[in-house]
Parts: sequence; structure tokens; C-alpha cells
Amino acid sequence: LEPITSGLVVGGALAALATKYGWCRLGECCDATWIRPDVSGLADTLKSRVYGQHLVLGTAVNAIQAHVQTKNHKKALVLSFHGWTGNGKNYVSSFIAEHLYVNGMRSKYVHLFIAELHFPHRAQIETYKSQLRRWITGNVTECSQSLFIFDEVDKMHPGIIDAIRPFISHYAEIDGVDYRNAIFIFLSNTGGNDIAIKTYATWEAGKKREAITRKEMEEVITASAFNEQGGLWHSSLIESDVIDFFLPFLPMERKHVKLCIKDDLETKGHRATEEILNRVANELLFYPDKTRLFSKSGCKRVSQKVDVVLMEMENDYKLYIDAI
Ligand SMILES: Nc1ncnc2c1ncn2[C@@H]1O[C@H](COP(=O)(O)OP(=O)(O)OP(=O)(O)O)[C@@H](O)[C@H]1O
Repeated sequence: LEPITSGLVVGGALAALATKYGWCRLGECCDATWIRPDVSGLADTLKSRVYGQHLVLGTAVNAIQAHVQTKNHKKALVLSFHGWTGNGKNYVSSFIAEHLYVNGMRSKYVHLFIAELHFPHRAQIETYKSQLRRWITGNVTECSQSLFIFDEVDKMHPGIIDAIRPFISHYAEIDGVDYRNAIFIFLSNTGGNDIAIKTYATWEAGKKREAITRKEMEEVITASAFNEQGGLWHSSLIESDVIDFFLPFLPMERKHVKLCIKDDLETKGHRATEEILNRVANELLFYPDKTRLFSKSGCKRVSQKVDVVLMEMENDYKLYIDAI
């Protein structure tokens, strides 16, 4: 009887607390205690922590602000992030989650799907589709302000998109559920190559990358979506006009990568000298061969390279001390 008795005692205590303070003080709820959009905080964070992505900063903040401040949405907000690896697509998504939900990416209202992890087998596509529909419906029923992030969508079977499409289209309700307060973010490498080509051409023409406009890049991305393998999912979404904003993540130059290295060093409690910044940057690969302007992996492998260089420096120092 003991566990039951103690369970009752704990349950009674919780109920008493809940009555006094409300259930939502005890655990995450779909209310203003736990969902607190902080758009100016998002703007500040993106400005100070995300390097080399002028087109992302403004668009992401304006789109989120318009969405959270508007009461009668016509549809769910749909953002599509494009660019090569390590240029900040997941990074920016997590800042968006952090500035909308008190629990950030850990919030039970934030759902991350990774194509190769959650939908790996082509043969099971029909099962994935019905699971995903049930998952989205169930979660939006529980909390209309849910955030769904789909990573590696270029590796996703186009059938998955058919499952998502009704939820992001212009329907007021589907079977009594209203999806228009939700946010969907798609992350992909689609267009990465053409974004890099355009950014490089701008540099070669002697213009600042900040001169590249959102409209120009949107044209680049949509053209790639129709031409690239794996862009099929995208072209079908573009044709049905459900994507609200395309956000291009430009390839990162050495100067941007050095800022990432500086952040990483400082987080680890080290001073970022020019020597160490260069030493870490030299560990990364840059392209094209002629100019080595862009980092091949953006800032993705920076943290591991910093660890290696710090270790090497420590060992060099020990050898030096031993020698004297
Ligand atoms: N523009 C950026 N400014 C500052 N740091 C960045 C930027 N881009 C990437 N980083 C750093 O690199 C890490 C990896 O980036 P991220 O996971 O966002 O890449 P991604 O674009 O999602 O790549 P992938 O296509 O491989 O998923 C981030 O956690 C962050 O520390």
C-alpha cells in the first residue's frame, strides 16, 4: 500500500500547489507563461551572433514579428532556409525557438524532424505520411502555437510534402483544427550551389555581399528548386504558393569564420589572439582553389578545430617547459 499512499500524498500536494499557483506554473503549458515571443531579443541575438547573413536577419525577424503580432492569420507561417552546410540554418532556427518559447528547442511545442533520421526508408513512406499527419494534428490541437522544423528536406521523399501541404495551405480549419497560428521551417541545401555562385560573382564584381537583395536570391533559389535533383519537393511547394519567405544563407568568408572561432574560444575561456584565430582558420578548407574565398563547411567544424589547436598549443608549451 505504501507506494499508493505516498503517490496519493505527492498527488495531493501537487494538486494543492496547482490550485494555489495554477498548473501552468508547475509544467509547460500552451499559454503566455511559456510562449513569450521576444522579437526584439531575437533581432538583437541574430544581429550579434549570426555572421555574414544580412538577408536572413531582417527577413526572419520581420516574418516572425508579423506572425506573432497578427491575430487573424490567413495561413501558418512557412519559412524555407537554403544554403550549404554550416552557414547557420539550424543555428538560426534554434534562436527563433529560444525567442518564442521559454524552453527553446526543448519546448514540447517545438518539433524537429530530420529526414534521414525520422523518414529513412522509402518503402515505409505511407506509414510516415499517416504518422506525420497524426503528429501534426495532435500537436496543433494541443497547442496552436506549435513550431515544426523539418531538416534535410532535400533528402525527404516528395510524398512527405504531400502529407504536410494541407497544414500549410490557405485553409481556415481542417476537421475542426486551425493550423494558422503554427510556424513551419524547412531547412535544405537546395540552391546552395547557385547561392554560392551568385555571392561569388558579386564579390568578383567588386561589390559588397550586402548589396545582394532578397529578391535576387529568391529567384536563384526558386530556379534551383526546379532544376536540382532533390528539389522536387520544393518545386511542388513553390507551385502551390505556400512558402511565405525564402531565406538564403550565403557561404561564409574567412572573416566570418574567424568571428565564429573567436566566439568558440571565448566560450571555452580562452583569449582570441590573431595568431590562434589564423591557426584555427587554417585548419578549415576554403574554395574555390583560385581565391579560397568561402569556407567549405561554414562554421560547422570550428569547435572541433579549436579543441585540436588548443591541445596542440598546450602540448607545444609542455615540450618548451620540459626543454628549459
Ligand atoms: N552564420 C553563422 N554565424 C555564426 N555562427 C554560425 C553561423 N553559421 C554556423 N555557425 C556555427 O556553426 C554551427 C553549425 O551551423 P548549423 O548547424 O546552423 O549549420 P546548417 O546550415 O544547419 O548546416 P547543415 O546544412 O549541415 O545542417 C552552429 O551551431 C554555429 O555555432
